[in-house]
Amino acid sequence: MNSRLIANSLRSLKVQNVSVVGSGLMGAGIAQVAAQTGHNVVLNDLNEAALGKAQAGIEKSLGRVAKKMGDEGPKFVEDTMSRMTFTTSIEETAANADLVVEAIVENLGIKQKLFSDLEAAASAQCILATNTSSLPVSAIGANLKDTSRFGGLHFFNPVPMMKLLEVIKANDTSDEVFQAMLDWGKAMNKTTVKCIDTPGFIVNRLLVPYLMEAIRLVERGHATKEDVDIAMKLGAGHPMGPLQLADYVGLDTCKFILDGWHQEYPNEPLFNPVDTLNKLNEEGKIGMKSGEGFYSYKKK
Ligand SMILES: CCCCCCCCCCCCC[C@H](O)CC(=O)SCCNC(=O)CCNC(=O)[C@H](O)C(C)(C)COP(=O)(O)OP(=O)(O)OC[C@H]1O[C@@H](n2cnc3c(N)ncnc32)[C@H](O)[C@@H]1OP(=O)(O)O
Ligand SMILES: NC(=O)c1ccc[n+]([C@@H]2O[C@H](COP(=O)([O-])OP(=O)(O)OC[C@H]3O[C@@H](n4cnc5c(N)ncnc54)[C@H](O)[C@@H]3O)[C@@H](O)[C@H]2O)c1
Repeated sequence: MNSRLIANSLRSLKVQNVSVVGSGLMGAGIAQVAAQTGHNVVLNDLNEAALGKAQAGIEKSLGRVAKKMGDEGPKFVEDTMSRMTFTTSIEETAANADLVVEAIVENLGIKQKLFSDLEAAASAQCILATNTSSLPVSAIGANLKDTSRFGGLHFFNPVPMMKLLEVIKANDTSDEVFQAMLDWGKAMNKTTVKCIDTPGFIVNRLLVPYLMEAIRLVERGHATKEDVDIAMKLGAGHPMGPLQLADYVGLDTCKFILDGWHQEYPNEPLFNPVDTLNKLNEEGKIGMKSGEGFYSYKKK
C-alpha cells in the first residue's frame, strides 16, 4: 500500500478537535461557531494582540447569541469559552487537530507556506482546509505531500449569522475527506452546498460582478453611494447595500481579491483596478474594522 492509501485507511472521519489559523473577521467567527457546536477549538494568530482582539470579539458575539437564550445564556457562554484555547504556536495548533481551517490573509504564497508548516506538524489523518474567497483551492494546497486531505471550506461573514457553507472539492480531495467536510458543515449547523474548484465558487462568482458594477455606477457619478445602497436594500431585499457590504467584508480583502483576479484575467475589464478602492486602502480606510471605509463607523 502506498503512503497516501495508508493515510486514508487510517483517517478518522469524525471531526472533534478543530484548529483555526487566522483570528480576524472570519477565523474568529469560525472558531466561535465550532466551539458553540461542541468542538474543542484552538485559535491561532501571529501575535497576542490579534488573539486578544479576537477573544473580545467572540465574547461580544456570544453575548448577542446568549441574550436570546434566557437563563441558559450565561452557562452557554461559559461552556463555549471553556472549549477554546488561543495560541501563536503552529505546533500547538496542529498537534491534536482532526481538522485545521485556514483563514489568514488572501495571499497565495503566504497560504502555501502555512500549509507546508501545518502538514509538518499535524497527524497524517488531519484534514486541512482553506477559507479562501478567491484563490484556486488546489493551488493553495499544491505543495502538500498528501493533497488528498485538502479542500475548501468557504464560510460567510458574519459566520455566526450566515447559514451557508460552500464545500469545495479540489483536484485531489479524496471522497472521504470531502464527505467529512460536508458532515462537519452540518455539525456546525450550516447548510452546505458543493462546488468544484472554480473561480469564485458559487456565491462570489455572482457577487463580485455585482459589487464591481455598484462601485463603477458611483464612480461614473450616476448615483450616490447612499442611493445605490438604499436601492439594493429596498428594491432587491438585500440586508445591506453593496458599498455597505464591501465595508463589512473589509476593503483590504476586497482589494486582495480584485488585484488577484486582475492579475489572473488581465483581459477581463470587469476586474480592472478601481480608483476609489485603491485610494481608500492607501488611506488605511479599510471598512468597518478600521472605523472608516466608504462610510464612517466612528462613534461621535
Ligand atoms: C464596492 C467595492 C467593490 C470591491 C471589489 C469587489 C471585491 C470582491 C468582494 C467579495 C467579497 C467576498 C467575501 C466572502 O468571500 C464572501 C462573503 O462573506 S460575502 C458577505 C456575506 N454577508 C452578507 O451578505 C451579510 C449581509 N448582512 C446581514 O445579513 C445583516 O446585515 C447582518 C450582518 C446579520 C446584521 O443584521 P442587521 O439587522 O443589519 O443588524 P443588527 O446588528 O440589528 O443584527 C441583527 C441580528 O443579528 C445578530 N447579529 C449580528 N451580527 C452578529 C454576530 N456577529 N454575532 C452574533 N449575532 C449577531 C444581532 O444580535 C441581531 O439579533 P436580534 O437582536 O435581531 O435577535
Ligand atoms: N472578510 C470576509 O467577508 C470573508 C468572507 C469569506 C472568506 N474570507 C477569506 O477569509 C480569509 C481571512 O479573511 P478575514 O476577512 O478574516 O481577514 P482579516 O484581515 O480580518 O484576518 C486575517 C488574520 O490572519 C492573521 N494572519 C495573517 N497571516 C497569518 C499567519 N501566517 N499565521 C497566522 N495568522 C495570520 C492576521 O494577523 C489577521 O488577524 C481570507 O482568505 C478571505 O478571503 C473573507
